[in-house]
Amino acid sequence: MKGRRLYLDGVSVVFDGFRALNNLALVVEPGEMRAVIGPNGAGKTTMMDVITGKTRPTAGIATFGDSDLTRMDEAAIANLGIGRKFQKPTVFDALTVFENLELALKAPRGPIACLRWILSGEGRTRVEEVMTETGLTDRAQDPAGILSHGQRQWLEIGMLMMQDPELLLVDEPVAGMTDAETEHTAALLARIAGKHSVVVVEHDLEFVRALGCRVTVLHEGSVLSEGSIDHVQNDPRVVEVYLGR
Ligand SMILES: Nc1ncnc2c1ncn2[C@@H]1O[C@H](COP(=O)(O)OP(=O)(O)OP(=O)(O)O)[C@@H](O)[C@H]1O
Repeated sequence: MKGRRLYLDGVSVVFDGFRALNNLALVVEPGEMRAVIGPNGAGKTTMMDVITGKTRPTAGIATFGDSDLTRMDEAAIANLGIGRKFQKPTVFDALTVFENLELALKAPRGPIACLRWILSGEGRTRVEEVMTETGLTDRAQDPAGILSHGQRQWLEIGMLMMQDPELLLVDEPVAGMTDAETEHTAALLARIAGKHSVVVVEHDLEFVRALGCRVTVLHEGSVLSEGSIDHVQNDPRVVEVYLGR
């Protein structure tokens, strides 16, 4: 697939002498899904913060295609096509599912193009597509405030998809979900990958297994192990610092 590669190399972030990231390397190919796991404090959030421009690395390279992420602010990186979903949903409770998605829509620039686009119904079509992809079609006219925890998370993923980012960063999407919701989320993210690159930070290893993707294990700000879920789960270093505890 055509598209841009996310490339981090030698990335370090030092806070008051503490190394939150230490010579971190990560490459995510266009359309790839990658799970990132690791114990608390391993640097997962800091890594996402570097990719989205929230935190500047102290050293190292972070690029998306030809763009140098270390020289761009958060808004410029979002415009580049990198979207992030935080753990806590930020949907509007009083608005319906449809309206929330409509609000998140990335309309074409310029008043004429925008008007033509609204009149052509392209926006509505896109909202309907995303509702189908996230499994929220039946809830279209319900206020977001009455959705289940899982449905709210899918709505938020849907709102991110309305922006059509090339790379989606998803932080602990299944925390607090039921088993059925967790399965639905794995299937949803697997559908999104391919068309988009996806980086998922998650603690739930059964969920990571269901994603069926390459896994990166972080520890003390560096990559401890990388490969299939079976590979990392059987890596003695991973067992020692993470799984064995
Ligand atoms: N702004 C900051 N100032 C100082 N230290 C920080 C800052 N942000 C993070 N840290 C420290 O850096 C380390 C890495 O934190 P980070 O949040 O990236 O880990 P994590 O892998 O996301 O952990 P968790 O699974 O608990 O979310 C932690 O020890 C944290 O206390």
